[in-house]
Amino acid sequence: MVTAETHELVKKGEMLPLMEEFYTIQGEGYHKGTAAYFIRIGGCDVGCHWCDVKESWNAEVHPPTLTSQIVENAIKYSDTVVVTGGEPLTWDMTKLTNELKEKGASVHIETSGAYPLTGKWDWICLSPKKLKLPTPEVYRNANELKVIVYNKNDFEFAEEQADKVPDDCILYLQPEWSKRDKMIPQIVDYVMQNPKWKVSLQTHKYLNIP
Ligand SMILES: C[S@@+](CC[C@H](N)C(=O)[O-])C[C@H]1O[C@@H](n2cnc3c(N)ncnc32)[C@H](O)[C@@H]1O
Ligand SMILES: Nc1nc2[nH]cc(C(=O)O)c2c(=O)[nH]1
Ligand code: SF4
Ligand SMILES: [Mg+2]
Repeated sequence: MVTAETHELVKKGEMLPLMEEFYTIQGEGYHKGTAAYFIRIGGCDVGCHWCDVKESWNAEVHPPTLTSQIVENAIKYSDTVVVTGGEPLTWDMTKLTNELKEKGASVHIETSGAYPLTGKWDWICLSPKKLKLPTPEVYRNANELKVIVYNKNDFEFAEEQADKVPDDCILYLQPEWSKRDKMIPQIVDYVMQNPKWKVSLQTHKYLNIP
């Protein structure tokens, strides 16, 4: 049971339902290979059937944690911090990102973009989902677009999404993990035919790291 006071603090972004945090190597997208501290915030109602972190969905099982405490801890590990979830934009990211940036961190987000953009970000990785499309401001501010390819219809979805992001947004196709053997050859062919796209793999899963 969370008290009314805790609920208010979460609403203001002064507390956040923290699922886990870990220092690792960014496995995906533009910054792959870079050491980064990951903050995984619980809560997501998008419902991707292939989501690799379904344990994050129910915010109520993740303890509300003081945002300042999350920041103090994160900056001990790395000056690159990746905020992920769950869907981090479920919550008000203003305080978390302001404090991380005050302490000199470069702050990245992994988001479906399904909720309004809050917070100040050095890098926005937008991974749009058909079930709950991104809001206009997330499209407008995306630095990379990372479309998950589960089946061949996702190439068409990827092109529709690419039309909605800025011209300098970097475009990635990433195989859905369970379908990787089937989809990697199709992604490789597609990228060779359509070289505005790049391949992204979940390299942390090959490296056996978090
Ligand atoms: C778990 S999500 C959390 C952040 C946010 N909810 C989102 O979807 O962008 C982090 C990244 O993992 C990707 N992802 C999740 N499950 C995946 C899977 N089974 N295979 C490949 N990528 C996956 C998402 O598309 C997203 O880019
Ligand atoms: N190493 C590593 N890189 C990642 N890039 C995005 C991730 C995520 O779950 O948001 C992730 C993750 O879970 N681990
Ligand atoms: S939006 Fe992200 S966290 Fe939510 S179900 Fe989809 S992949 Fe999982
Ligand atoms: Mg992950």
